[in-house]
Amino acid sequence: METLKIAISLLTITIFTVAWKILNWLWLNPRKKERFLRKQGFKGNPYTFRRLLFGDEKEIQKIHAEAWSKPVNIRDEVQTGKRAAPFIFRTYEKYGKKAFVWAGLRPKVFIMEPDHMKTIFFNHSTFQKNFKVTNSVVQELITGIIRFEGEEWSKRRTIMSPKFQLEKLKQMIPLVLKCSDQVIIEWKKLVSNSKDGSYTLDVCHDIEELISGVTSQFLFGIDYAKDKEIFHLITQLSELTKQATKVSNLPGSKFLPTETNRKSKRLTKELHQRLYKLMCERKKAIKEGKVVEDNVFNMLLESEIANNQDEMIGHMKGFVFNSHDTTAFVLVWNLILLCIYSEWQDRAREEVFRVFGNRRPDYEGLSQLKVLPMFMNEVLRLYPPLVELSRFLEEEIKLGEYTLPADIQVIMPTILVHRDPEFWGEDANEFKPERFAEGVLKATNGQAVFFPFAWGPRICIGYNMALLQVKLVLADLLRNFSFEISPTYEHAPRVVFTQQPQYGAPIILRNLN
Ligand code: HEM
Repeated sequence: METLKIAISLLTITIFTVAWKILNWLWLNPRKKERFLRKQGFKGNPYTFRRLLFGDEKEIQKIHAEAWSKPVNIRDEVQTGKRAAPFIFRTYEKYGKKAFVWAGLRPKVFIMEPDHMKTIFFNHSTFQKNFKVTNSVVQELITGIIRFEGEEWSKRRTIMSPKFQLEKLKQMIPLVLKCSDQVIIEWKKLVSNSKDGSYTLDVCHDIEELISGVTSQFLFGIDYAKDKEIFHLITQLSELTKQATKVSNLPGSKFLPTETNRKSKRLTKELHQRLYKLMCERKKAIKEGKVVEDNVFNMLLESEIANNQDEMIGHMKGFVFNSHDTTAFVLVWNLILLCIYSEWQDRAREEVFRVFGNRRPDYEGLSQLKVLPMFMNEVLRLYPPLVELSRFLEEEIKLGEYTLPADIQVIMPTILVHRDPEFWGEDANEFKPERFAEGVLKATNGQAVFFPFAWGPRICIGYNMALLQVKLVLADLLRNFSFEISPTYEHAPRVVFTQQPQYGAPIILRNLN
């Protein structure tokens, strides 16, 4: 009898403890953080029963569906931003700069003061990337160095950085030109075979293939024309992220037997097998002194990272995921905007011919171009591929006048900061590349208000590589074609991880003689 009483008491205590923990996790903790933030003047949606577990997700999906159901006017740069990232803009319009949103159980606090953003970018041990990604598909793709923090990160970044320095990247130029050549030949053929000397093409696919060609060779030493499999597997995985539902954001959701999870597992398994096979072949070749190629994969294989196969695979997956869509769509946006702002197309082409004459673009010539870099910066300002950057706080910390509670996220909403009249002037929402005429430092007054590649020590490792590719390909294309936007084009930027034109980029191509 006595034993039974003890057992019942223990069971009751256990049930109460578990219930208390769940109540804390689901309700009391989020509410406590909310009170803490509101006391300091931050505003956002209340954490109510409706937001339990999923936070603002339901509202986000509704607002996105609404905004993404119709295109906006070409040249209406106010609406383009709002369409691309409607929830961020809606929150800002409703609550101002001191706002927060709910990412599940955690508040995400907007930080938009330049000095605070600088502090966040530089103090990366306190403001960690530490992606608390619960989305099961996304977890498979956000891998590699982006997942490391502190010393562990620094060790890896030191190993990788030399490969991405400009001096090394110069060697990439013939490769980029070779891939660009394939596109140019193909496009010339299409135009020549047309009746009226023009051809309308959605350029997205060819641009993506071009970037895949460069990336595959540069990262893996694989000729993309001969072996597309690794790339296709990663592309299919990132396509899956578009099908992610709010259930995919639940902790532990990866164990649910959903169609998306099953497909993601299958693709991941196949991808790992291929990368593993490649790793074994290369290791063997290196041992036998047969490998001389200089690519990122081989460089990692010769470092201590190679001792950990899973980590190696994670880095390579991460590199492709981080580099491919970002670079390809920046190139696509540049082409679209060269059509829309055709006066800039004329100026950029005139300069390309003045600098290169009849020769193909080269490194020395690229550094003399002034118009294209201005134009590219303006595209990155208004159409940044990543519209927000987030950091995670493990402990309560002070940030200027704020005290931020532990276990929250801060976000720096790139797309809002890049369009803020306080930093860019009254014409912040106009497409004006001339604001970058004297470089980024002058345009921003040295403030951390332009960060398409982030800032500080954890700035994108591949930003020189991306800019070089985009500049080189644009210069090469401008020498060969004129571009006009097709009447079928609908201006519809939206964010699916990166900012993309929802209905593609149909452009009328004409050969230049
Ligand atoms: C236009 C093209 C690109 C854009 C706009 C871009 C943007 C970014 C941004 C904003 C971050 C920081 C994310 C954060 O702080 O949360 C980042 C990180 C990173 N990017 Fe890029 N990226 C581009 C191209 C590339 C390329 C070409 C590569 C490599 C081949 C690359 C590899 C990486 C890696 C590995 C990181 C993580 C760095 C670290 O954590 O130390 N990216 N990128």
